[in-house]
Amino acid sequence: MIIGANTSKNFFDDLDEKQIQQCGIDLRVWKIFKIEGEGTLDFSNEKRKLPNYVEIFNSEKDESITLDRGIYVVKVADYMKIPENVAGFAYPRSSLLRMGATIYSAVHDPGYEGRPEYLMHVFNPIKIYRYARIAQIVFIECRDVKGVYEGIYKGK
Ligand SMILES: O=c1ccn([C@H]2C[C@H](O)[C@@H](COP(=O)(O)OP(=O)(O)OP(=O)(O)O)O2)c(=O)[nH]1
Repeated sequence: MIIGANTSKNFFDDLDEKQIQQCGIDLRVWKIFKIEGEGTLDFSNEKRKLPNYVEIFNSEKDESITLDRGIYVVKVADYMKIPENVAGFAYPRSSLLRMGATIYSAVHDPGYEGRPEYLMHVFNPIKIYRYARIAQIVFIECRDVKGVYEGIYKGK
């Protein structure tokens, strides 16, 4: 069952009331990066190497940015702490989709804490203002969880 926003808002520190939706939490843009170079992915993660991220926008310093068609990595501004029996699933806001852009997200594991990064695909130029709400995350209770997330993205 989805954990309602009146509970999941407690997985974050200082949310703005506007971010608290009916059953999810809207997530804000913090930084936007262009991807430079290629990544490397294998089975064991031994050879895993992320490409370079070139920061092109920072909500702490910049007012807005117009993104041309292409792909970007977006770092979320909101720090979350996911309980050990909960997983998170993030989706683009429908307004973002209506503007011809989307985000792609993976699973947010039980026990994860940090500011997630999403792949943003812009099909139609879009102007993003500082701390724009681009995604909504919903949390689902998990049974029979096999441990908690302790990987390299924890706490970042
Ligand atoms: O789109 C997403 C989805 C999740 N996360 C965060 C929460 C999640 O718990 C953590 C790790 O995600 P995942 O398990 O998919 O990472 P991985 O590529 O499998 O690396 P690892 O080997 O560290 O698990 O990253 C993101 O930053 N972006």
